[in-house]
Amino acid sequence: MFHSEPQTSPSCSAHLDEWQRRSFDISSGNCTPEQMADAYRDHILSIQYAWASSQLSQAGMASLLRTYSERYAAVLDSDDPTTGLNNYAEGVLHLARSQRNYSDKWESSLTMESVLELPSVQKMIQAEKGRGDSLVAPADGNISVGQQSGGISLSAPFTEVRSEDPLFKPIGPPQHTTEVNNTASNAADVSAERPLGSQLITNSSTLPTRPQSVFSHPSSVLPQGNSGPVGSMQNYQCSSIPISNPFKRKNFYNPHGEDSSRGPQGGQAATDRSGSNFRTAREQFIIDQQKKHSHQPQRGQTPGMAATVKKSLGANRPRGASSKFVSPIPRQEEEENGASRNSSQEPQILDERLKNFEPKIIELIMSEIMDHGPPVVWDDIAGLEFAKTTIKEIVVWPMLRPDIFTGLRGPPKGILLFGPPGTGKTLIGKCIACQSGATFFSISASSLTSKWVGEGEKMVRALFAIARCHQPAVIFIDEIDSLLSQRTDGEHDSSRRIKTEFLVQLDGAATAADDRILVVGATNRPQEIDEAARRRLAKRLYIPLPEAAARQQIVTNLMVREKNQLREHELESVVRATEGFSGADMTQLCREAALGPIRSIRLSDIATITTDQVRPILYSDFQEALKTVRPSVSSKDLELYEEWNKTFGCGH
Ligand SMILES: Nc1ncnc2c1ncn2[C@@H]1O[C@H](COP(=O)(O)OP(=O)(O)OP(=O)(O)O)[C@@H](O)[C@H]1O
Ligand SMILES: [Mg+2]
Repeated sequence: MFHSEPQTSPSCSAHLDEWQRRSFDISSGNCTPEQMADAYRDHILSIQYAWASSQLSQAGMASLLRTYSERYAAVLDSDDPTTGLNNYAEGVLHLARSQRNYSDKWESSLTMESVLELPSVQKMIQAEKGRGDSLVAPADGNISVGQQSGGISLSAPFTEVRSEDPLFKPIGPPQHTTEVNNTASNAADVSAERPLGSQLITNSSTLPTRPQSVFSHPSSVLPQGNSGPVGSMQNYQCSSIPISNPFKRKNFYNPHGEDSSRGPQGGQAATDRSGSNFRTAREQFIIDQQKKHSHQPQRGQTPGMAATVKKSLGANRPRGASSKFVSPIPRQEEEENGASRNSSQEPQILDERLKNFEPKIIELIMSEIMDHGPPVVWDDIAGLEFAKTTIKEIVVWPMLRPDIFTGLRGPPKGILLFGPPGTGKTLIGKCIACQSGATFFSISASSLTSKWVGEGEKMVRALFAIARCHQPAVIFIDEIDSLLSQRTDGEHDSSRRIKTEFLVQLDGAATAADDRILVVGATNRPQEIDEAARRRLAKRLYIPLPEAAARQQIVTNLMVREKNQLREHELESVVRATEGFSGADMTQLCREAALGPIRSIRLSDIATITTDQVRPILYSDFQEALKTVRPSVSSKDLELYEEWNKTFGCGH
């Protein structure tokens, strides 16, 4: 048989003998998994020993170790009981099964007959017969009597049955022993006042009665509101002694002689047990069923249970299907109370003036048109003093003092910002959005057009209707030329209708004189705008290329945020060199110059260099940048704008 002692022999031959013997034993197939594991472990030790004493080379040791470690692991990991050791669970289950068998045996030995045959029980029965009376166990006796089978089973350790006590008197006030002797009608009288859990006891009164034994359990002296584990009381309830009376049981718990029908809490109904951990068997049963079938809170709970649920985590408001659903989205009533006017679309949809519009269209306009961009202040816009002053006059002040700007002083219904590209028209629009305090609708022509016939006009109508509901309002239409270009014979019918609808809405029969809706259009192709639209956009402001001062301001504004060493005269020379540049071109020039210091960094340092080590922007960077950045507006184009401005513009 296999023998697996650790290798201790210093002799090489003895060591090899041992090794061979173990190998033979393992391969013989007679070993248990435990023996195999031991053998492999010894092998591994031996290999290490051989290597440590220079009997094995490093490579040989590594190869052998790998082989035997794998085999050892295989034995440990295998859950086959004949070849491996990874079957502890089996062993545990086996143990558990054995345990259950013992337990079954213990329970089955306690039958009704065996208990009745006990001398003490016999003595008590005789005594009862002699008195012609019967003693009744308190309902909480730790016994359940199997009525059907005629057997008694004890659900608590047998030692708790005080069989040696000849009287078997229940622990408690003496009056209880006389009161518990009730008739069936007495039991029925009080059943109406019983807690739910006593139903089992009531029902059991229909079962045949049998001689009663009086058993008491220490638990019966516990106050009802004891803080024991939930459901522990239930385990002690007698479920089938027919004449046990919970009403009397309450009395039994009430040493002060209070009216038991009012419950142990003194004056509370039996079902009102808030503040007590006690649950009737029925309540416990319902809870168990809930746990079994779902994790949802219980519907139709008894008040007592509701009190329990109320204490549970996160149950500050009623839950479950019977409770009112609380939507995470703010409710309509709350919004109508003025909770959130701007962010919600509910009030607008409810507005009488919007009732003819499809909610889908309203939703589209509300979600896509309202603009909340980054804040822009007037000082961010360099130059353009005349345009800024005029816009403040037309937009901001009338919004602030609508009472002064009435009649002839009333603001125009539309403004047109026109000029070369990149001069700040859109920037002005953003500034109006931030500074005017009006509801700002920023739309593109494409959002008002639709492939569906009639849909585009509806969109335009809905836009103005919503703006009317949100007065004062500014409707900013960038690249307005694409929406209001001159109507030609060859154009598509739908775009023509959209245009017409727009003109009607802007200044038509449907528009009230006191509507505070301002349309701000921006375009770099003013000459393409329809003449009817041009008239309605009464204030046409030329947004020219920035002058020298404005260009300097743009560079200064941008450079102030960067590390730079641009001197005053260098800045002036940059400004001189950028004649004809638009605001966008100036921005592009500064971006290009700002890349100069980065370009001077060696490629190998780019990954490790810190921001402090990057050199400041120099004039030379601007000079380099000026080689690549060119003005985007040609002088020919500029002439056209100035011509149009002279003809239709409202500037100087
Ligand atoms: N007057 C200005 N002051 C400061 N920055 C300006 C100015 N004009 C233009 N810019 C810069 O140029 C960028 C582009 O400007 P914007 O979009 O307003 O031009 P635009 O006039 O609307 O051009 P387009 O006609 O092509 O739409 C702005 O984001 C801003 O950085
Ligand atoms: Mg623009």
